[in-house]
Amino acid sequence: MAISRLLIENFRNFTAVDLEFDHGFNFLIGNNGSGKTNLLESLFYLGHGRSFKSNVTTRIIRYEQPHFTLHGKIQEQQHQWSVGLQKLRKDGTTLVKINGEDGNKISDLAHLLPMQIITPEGLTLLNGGPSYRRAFLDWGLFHHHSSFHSAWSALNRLLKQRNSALQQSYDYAPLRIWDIELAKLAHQVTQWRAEYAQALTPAIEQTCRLFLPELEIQLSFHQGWEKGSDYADLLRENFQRDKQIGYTVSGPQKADFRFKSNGLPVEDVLSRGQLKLLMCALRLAQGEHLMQQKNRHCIFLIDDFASELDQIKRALLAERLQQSRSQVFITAITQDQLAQMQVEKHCSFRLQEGNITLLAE
Ligand SMILES: Nc1ncnc2c1ncn2[C@@H]1O[C@H](COP(=O)(O)OP(=O)(O)OP(=O)(O)O)[C@@H](O)[C@H]1O
Repeated sequence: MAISRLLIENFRNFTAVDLEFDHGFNFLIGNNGSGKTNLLESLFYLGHGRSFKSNVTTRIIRYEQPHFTLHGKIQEQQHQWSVGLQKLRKDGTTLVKINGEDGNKISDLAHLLPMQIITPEGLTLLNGGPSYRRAFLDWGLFHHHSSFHSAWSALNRLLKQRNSALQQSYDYAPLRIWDIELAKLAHQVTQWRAEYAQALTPAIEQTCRLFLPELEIQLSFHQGWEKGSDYADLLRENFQRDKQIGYTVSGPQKADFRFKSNGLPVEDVLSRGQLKLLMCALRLAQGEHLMQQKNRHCIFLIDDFASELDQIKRALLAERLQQSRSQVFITAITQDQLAQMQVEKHCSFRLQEGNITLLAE
């Protein structure tokens, strides 16, 4: 899976850009504020229908323009797709086109473009709340189980409905009907998450041994309610408590995938560089697992590659990225920061105030 060409119109500080990318490494080099992160953001947007930086679309559309448009050519083995996404300022509508056809969903784009992003803010995967780690597991399940997305959406919808029903019900009877369906979905999603966390663990441990040989990392999946108990029973038993608090306290919406070192939470004991390496190990392991299980390469977007990492660790990460045989986009302020990236084939781009030029080697 690789994006071979990207056309950008009125996205952040880009007016009109047309780029051809290498299927291996792409280096995006430029000073502060030149648009490196914006370029990663546009690629991410094409694969997710949302930004990793802002939820406010009007801030992403180039100032004073009515919409932005992204258009990509995607290649996977012998197959090619043409994908397009347009976001309108006036009503926030998103239009998605795949191979010239309208009416596609963002999830169709996301299926086509498995992506992993590594940014300095991405450390929330380790030091943020459980929702970041649930999103990490759910990313994998989205790509591994075709029915995960609909089950997950239905589960969230039912939870919302239950939470508003809690406010209006004085006894449990009216909720029973929601809870039977909710419990079924909760058990299914939880089983998938637990299996996925287990299947992913060897790949994570192996990458951790390479990146962080000085540490022993322990992983554990927590399903969000007492293991072994029936979720439907729990919902019934906890009705009064949930009603008092105003929402459903336990369940898959509280699941977590925790990481410890020497029995202590990694966010409390690891250095920032070590946390960054652990985050990279998790994302790389997930990409590798997808490759092994589904024969699909994901695309890696890496912002500010050099920050927090010493030269040895930069070289290790570069080597591991090369082994993944994935398409990689890496930003850096200077070419020197990429000195450890000894890759044979790559493209380098220079960014300057929203202009992008291909650098000759
Ligand atoms: N909606 C927008 N329209 C036009 N320009 C924008 C918009 N949003 C942000 N910008 C501009 O984009 C630039 C920031 O780009 P970006 O975050 O990609 O920089 P960068 O190259 O990653 O910098 P750094 O190295 O500091 O991280 C700023 O100059 C900002 O003014």
